[in-house]
Amino acid sequence: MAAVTALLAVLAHFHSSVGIAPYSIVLTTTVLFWIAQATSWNLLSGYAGYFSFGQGAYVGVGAYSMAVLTGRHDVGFLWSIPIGGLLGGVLALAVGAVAFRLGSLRGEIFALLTLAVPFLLATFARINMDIDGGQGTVIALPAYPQWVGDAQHMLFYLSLAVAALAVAVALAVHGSRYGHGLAAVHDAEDAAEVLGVPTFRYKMVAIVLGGVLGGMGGAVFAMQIGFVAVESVFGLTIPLFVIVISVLGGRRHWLGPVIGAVLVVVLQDRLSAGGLESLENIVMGALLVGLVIVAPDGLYGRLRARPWLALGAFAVVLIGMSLTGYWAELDALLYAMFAAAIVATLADRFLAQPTPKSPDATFSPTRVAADRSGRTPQPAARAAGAADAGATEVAQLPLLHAAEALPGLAEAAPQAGEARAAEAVVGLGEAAPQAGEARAAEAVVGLGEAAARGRALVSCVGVTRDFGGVRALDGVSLQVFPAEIVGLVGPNGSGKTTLVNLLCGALQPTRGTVAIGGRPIGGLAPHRVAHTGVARTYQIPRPFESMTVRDNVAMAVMFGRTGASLSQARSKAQQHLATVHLGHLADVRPGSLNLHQRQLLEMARAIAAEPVVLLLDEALAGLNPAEIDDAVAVIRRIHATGISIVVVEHLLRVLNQLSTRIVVLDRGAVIADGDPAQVLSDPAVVRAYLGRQRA
Ligand SMILES: Nc1ncnc2c1ncn2[C@@H]1O[C@H](COP(=O)(O)OP(=O)(O)OP(=O)(O)O)[C@@H](O)[C@H]1O
Repeated sequence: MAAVTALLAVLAHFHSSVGIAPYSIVLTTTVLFWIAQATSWNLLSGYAGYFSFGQGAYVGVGAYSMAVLTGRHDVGFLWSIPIGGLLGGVLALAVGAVAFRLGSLRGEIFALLTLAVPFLLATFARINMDIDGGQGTVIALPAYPQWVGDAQHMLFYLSLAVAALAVAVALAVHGSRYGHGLAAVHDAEDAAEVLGVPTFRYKMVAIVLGGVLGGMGGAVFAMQIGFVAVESVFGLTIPLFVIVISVLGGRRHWLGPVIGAVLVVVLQDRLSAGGLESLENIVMGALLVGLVIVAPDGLYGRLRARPWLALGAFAVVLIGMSLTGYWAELDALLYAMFAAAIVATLADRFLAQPTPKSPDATFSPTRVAADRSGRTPQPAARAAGAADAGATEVAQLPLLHAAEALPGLAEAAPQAGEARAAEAVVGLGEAAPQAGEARAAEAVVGLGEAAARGRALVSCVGVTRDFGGVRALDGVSLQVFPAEIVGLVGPNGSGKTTLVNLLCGALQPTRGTVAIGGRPIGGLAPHRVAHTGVARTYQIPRPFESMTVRDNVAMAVMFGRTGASLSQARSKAQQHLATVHLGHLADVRPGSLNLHQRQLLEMARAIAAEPVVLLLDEALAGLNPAEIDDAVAVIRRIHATGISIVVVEHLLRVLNQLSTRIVVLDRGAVIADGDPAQVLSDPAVVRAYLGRQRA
């Protein structure tokens, strides 16, 4: 990048000697302005996925800083550029504080907030006579050293410096630990936070960097346009162009906005040259629509996948058109770039793709549909699924499961719609009496025994959590001791997930205290709670979809309790993947995993954070019996490494075998806590699950 920057500077300086037209300097200056703006926008909106319509605000603040400071206060232009950047950064800090701290705004609400900011600033500039009162400000050309060349050269060098700075920042962020953190925020922010990524700080740094670079670029832009008016900086043109450029080039890579800026500025220039200036916004809008449909990830990825094909198309069109002598150089350049972009984009559709190897030969199409939609079968669907599975899957079960499942299914059928009855009946009616010996051999640790082992790893005392008028948890007290596997059960809506959210710091209790390792976690951000030794999985897996399976796990190592560099984290990640039997899928993206594999990935990611307590929230939901067997074996293996586990689960027969203790929640309160066999035959528990009549 330094070489390209130096080359551009040298070419500009000696442009007449090497036959470069002065107009090319003007055009490149414009390209550089948009590179700086799109790149700075991309830090938050591309890398972290917080789509902003407010880039004009930072450009405007920078431009007005230049106009007011040089025009009214005799401040030198070289000082006005960093001051513009500083003020852009302060504005970004304020926007970030409101959006991320006060409101935790995301998605369209964040976009709306950022859209409002330039409008507010425009009004402020119009009514404030110390700015320009809406009249606009002419910026006189400042004095500059003679060796620089003419004024256009000076603007070129300043724009080059700001663009180079912006791209250098984006490049540094891209491959860094910080960049991975932003990508995790983009893909699954909640999951990133509970893995240890300080998401608030990361977003604030990204928005402030964007504001500083945007403001600096705006200050130079003011000199370039020579007349700053509210409409030219605070209007919708700047955000529209920045978005088109970044989406066109690609938002997940530092090179994307650079590619997009070159293409869009040359297109814009050719439209103007052809007298079609008035159509500019229509063309940009149409381009955006086309892109969203054809190549939503942008050109960078497509060009990277087919570099020689794209280069070939570019060269053929450029040379062919130049040889005809009919076309201007810039026309030929534009058409050559379009040819490369079109060929690279359409190549995937028309050229043969390597057939992706199915990661799982037993992958069911219905499960694929469920997985891809990102949804987990709901309880009612689970009932239907259980009934359907009765016919087809029972025949394939290992004997032990068939013996357990058949009575469950038989009894579940009359319980119309009660999916969990299938498992519950087995758990309560059949499994409990069978459990004794086998489980005893697996080190049953009751509450008393566990207590004897030492201090509680997790301790909740009198925890209540209200959501408006709904009391999800009501005075829950619970402890988890070393070496335990605590099964947390209860009917739907009894508060299990809420409790998990409180234990990992994602929610704060309305009353009561939660302590991890004796340390109260009240008020701690989830990423800090993660560093106290708590990790969790989600009922609906939340992998980082843009990363490979290996990098998903490496993220947890990098941001976990011990921390590590990316390369160290990747090799450790491989070990954790082996623990959950996913080592062979390390290089694929989570999108090609089935539900079971996604749950295993959740587990690998959680243990990679090296927790002392692992919270598994319905990790078996939606799995078939063979997958449940496999998941249970993995859970046992994790437990054998010394991690205490809390398993939230509806499958009582599984919990009966797996848990060393079972805690039952009903309507937000603990109604039983103790040895699995005793708890599962407790009339109060049976009543909570199956209703008063059956009990
Ligand atoms: N963010 C929220 N806002 C409002 N109410 C909530 C929220 N989260 C949970 N609740 C309510 O709190 C109660 C407990 O919900 P929770 O999800 O913890 O139960 P659960 O036992 O995990 O249920 P399930 O087994 O269906 O997952 C329910 O009444 C639920 O509607």
